[in-house]
Amino acid sequence: MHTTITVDFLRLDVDKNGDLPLPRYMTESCSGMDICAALEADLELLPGAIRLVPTGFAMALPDGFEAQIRPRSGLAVKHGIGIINAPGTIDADYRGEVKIALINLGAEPVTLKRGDRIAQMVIQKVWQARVNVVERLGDTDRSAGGFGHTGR
Ligand SMILES: O=c1ccn([C@H]2C[C@H](O)[C@@H](COP(=O)(O)OP(=O)(O)OP(=O)(O)O)O2)c(=O)[nH]1
Ligand SMILES: [Mg+2]
Repeated sequence: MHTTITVDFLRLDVDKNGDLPLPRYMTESCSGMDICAALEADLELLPGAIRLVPTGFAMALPDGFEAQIRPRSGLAVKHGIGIINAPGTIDADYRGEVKIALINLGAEPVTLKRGDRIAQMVIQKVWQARVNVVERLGDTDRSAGGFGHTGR
């Protein structure tokens, strides 16, 4: 069973068409709220191009939470569309428009339209670390082994 928090959302594109859905869960138990592109005109993403795409909303997350902006797998597999900074981080104290940094990793141009669901947003609890400086760290079997040291 999922737990919920209430989050304030502000529509930023009301004086345009007012037709864009706010971020929403497409099925009852999914993790991410799908986010629509608040484009005024079609946007052609050439192969390799990066574009910051507006979403038409701002939000106020409660302190102690963050939102992660993650790619949609369908767009990635079918069209090569990724998010250059995935997962993007929306801080609890950010009040500006949420924007999505898309990249076309495919070989073909991709045209995005107003209202296309371009990303998904997952709300997460945040732990902040208190930095405790020490002279040595506790031993482990792994020690400093990493980057494939256990083999393929
Ligand atoms: O995909 C993203 C990532 C970030 N942001 C906004 C919300 C976030 O709170 C703010 C700062 O993001 P981040 O900390 O990742 O960027 P920065 O380069 O460290 O900027 P800053 O110095 O403003 O923290 O930008 C977005 O709208 N979309
Ligand atoms: Mg930052």
